Amino acid sequence: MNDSRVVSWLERQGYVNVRRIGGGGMGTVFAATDIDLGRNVAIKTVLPELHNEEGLKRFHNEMKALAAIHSSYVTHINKKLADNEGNLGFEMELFEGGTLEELIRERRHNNEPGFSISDVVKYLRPVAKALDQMHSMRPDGWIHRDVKPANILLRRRPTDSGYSVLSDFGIAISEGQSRLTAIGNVIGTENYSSPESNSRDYSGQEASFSGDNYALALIAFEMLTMYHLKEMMPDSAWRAKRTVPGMGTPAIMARLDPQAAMATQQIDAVMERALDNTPYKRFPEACQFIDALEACGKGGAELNARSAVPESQATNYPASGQLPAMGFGMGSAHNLAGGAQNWSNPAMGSVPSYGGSSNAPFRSGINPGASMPSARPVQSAQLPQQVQSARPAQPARPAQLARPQKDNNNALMITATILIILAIAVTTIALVTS
Ligand SMILES: Nc1ncnc2c1ncn2[C@@H]1O[C@H](COP(=O)(O)OP(=O)(O)OP(=O)(O)O)[C@@H](O)[C@H]1O
Repeated sequence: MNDSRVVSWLERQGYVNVRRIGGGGMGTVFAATDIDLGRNVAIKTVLPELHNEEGLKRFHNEMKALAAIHSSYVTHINKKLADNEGNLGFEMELFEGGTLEELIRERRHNNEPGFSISDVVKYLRPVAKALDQMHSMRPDGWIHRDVKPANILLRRRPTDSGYSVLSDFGIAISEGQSRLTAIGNVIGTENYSSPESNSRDYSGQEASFSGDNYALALIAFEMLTMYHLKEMMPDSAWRAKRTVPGMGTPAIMARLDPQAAMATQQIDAVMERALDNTPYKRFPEACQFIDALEACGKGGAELNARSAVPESQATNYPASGQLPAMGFGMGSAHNLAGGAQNWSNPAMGSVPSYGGSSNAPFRSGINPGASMPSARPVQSAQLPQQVQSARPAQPARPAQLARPQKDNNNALMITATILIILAIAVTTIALVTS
């Protein structure tokens, strides 16, 4: 089915003004006008070379996911198109604002600073709502597995549901399904993959709600800083021990919007938690992350400090000398990782330049590694299996949480008992000697 064949097929279905607007690995997307209803729509058609079992599986999977999720924060299917010659497609609302990827690319191209916190929240909150809704569906939540800027579509004007929607559910999977089978060999996009997906134990069969939320946080980081986190570390670190450079790092600071530049420490605390290498330490819900980020923009330093890293987690660090990052601006001069990262690694040479004087991010003096915070490395291969697919609403609670209080009570009891015994002994001795 080449483009002109698809166009004439769509015209026979009653569409006019049919034009190609996008295409990915699986489908070609056309904009058209439905003359019966007098509205502009988008139509996704399956590519001819994907008219094989796998391609059709993805296409049907997307339709099934969209029908099941049915949220105002995701694209939805107006109708399915099919004929007995094997032509396939489905009609959706047309989003005329392009994709978030295009918006980010344009900003980089124009050498503009990063997005303000308010704009990040504006574009990402609807996506966060979509994720929370689909993750919490019962009996089985859906996992998107390919959250990235190219899959966030934008409206020209906001509706009640905001500016953006989450799209492209070709490899989405329901929790029940994930126990049975995986769809497609490549899961997601590497630039937006979670650390646990690099684990040796990760077969691609498992998928995690937390992985979707992690990808959302990566997008927020990219929007604020105009850097992709993957660009900021050698490949080996990306695959094993990811660290999040602080907003106060000079190279990043140079690109921050003024609103974000006023709240670097608060953003650091939020990002540290959202991008933690350990899934259960992240925000359990995507909207909680967006709320915490929004509070940074409103000067909610105290709120962020409290909500970003619970006290229990701030003290729950391995005895290897690593210190909790809370309380340190990530751009501070401390390298608490217990082993400096080699940030002059040749891999850093591949960091793309987006033009302008602030675009030489990793030369001496503005090397983020010089001010790397606690890396809190976690070998993803060591992550507990259940954590990888844990439901967001039920984050594992560190066992240490209740212990300090109990220990304090015990200590008080023992001290009181000793004092009473001492008092009795002194009284007895006094009585005997008198
Ligand atoms: N409803 C829509 N309105 C406007 N543009 C759309 C719409 N749906 C898709 N597009 C455009 O078409 C492109 C490809 O769509 P989509 O990502 O769904 O296809 P895909 O083949 O599954 O892609 P990929 O291989 O990247 O996963 C999008 O990036 C976007 O530019």
